[in-house]
Amino acid sequence: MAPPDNDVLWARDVHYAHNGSPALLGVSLGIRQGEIIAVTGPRGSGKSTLLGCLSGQLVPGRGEVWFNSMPVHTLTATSRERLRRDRFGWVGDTPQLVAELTAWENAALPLLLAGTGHRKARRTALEWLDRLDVGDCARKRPAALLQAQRQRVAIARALVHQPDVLFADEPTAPLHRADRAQALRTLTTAGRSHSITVVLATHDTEVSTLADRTLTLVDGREAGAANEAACSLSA
Ligand SMILES: Nc1ncnc2c1ncn2[C@@H]1O[C@H](COP(=O)(O)OP(=O)(O)OP(=O)(O)O)[C@@H](O)[C@H]1O
Repeated sequence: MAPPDNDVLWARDVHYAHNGSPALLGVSLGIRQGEIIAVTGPRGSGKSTLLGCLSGQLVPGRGEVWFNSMPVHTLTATSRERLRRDRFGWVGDTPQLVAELTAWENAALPLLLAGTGHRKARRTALEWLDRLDVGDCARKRPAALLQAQRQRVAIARALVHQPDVLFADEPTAPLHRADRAQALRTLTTAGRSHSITVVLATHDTEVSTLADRTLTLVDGREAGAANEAACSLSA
């Protein structure tokens, strides 16, 4: 079945098990271009696994994942890697920067890997570091930065090539409360101003107020669907 034309990401009946242990039990969703969607739910409810399946890091055991007209679930590992590098951005809960590179070099990596000239890559990376309030850290290496600054550099790196979709898995986890609000606002503002679709997995209740829509997972299913499954078991 092909996805609707107006969804940039579309998933149908996605199942995934980690080493035989089920983490997703039939999740379906459609996400429009430029939409900001928050994926919430208790610990272990499947948020990270869903982001993994949507971004092509994990291949669902059952179900389909489409990015525009591309069936992500049937792509080869190399094609999925290319898709992630060229069209998606990723921010995790710990900033994984290259220790030997400066902040701007880290932020510029997706552009340099895509063949953008050194000068243009540097200028664009510096613009993003400025937007994220870490412009003055541009020449420092990760070891000389605070954890919150490193996470901002990681966010800049995820946005620098203006991906179609930004996946953010607990992006505010390493930040203090004040930093969290600002990082979230920067992420969502960048998404809106550059028409980047944002899929944010989080426990942070503030995210729901910034997102267009919230998908709540419980035990690997969408919240409503989890209730229905429990009712049909007890009936
Ligand atoms: N690599 C793994 N190997 C085995 N089981 C895993 C693995 N990753 C996740 N799981 C299990 O799959 C289920 C869903 O985990 P997942 O990390 O997707 O949930 P989550 O909602 O993102 O949790 P959290 O809020 O703690 O990050 C959990 O039961 C978890 O223990």
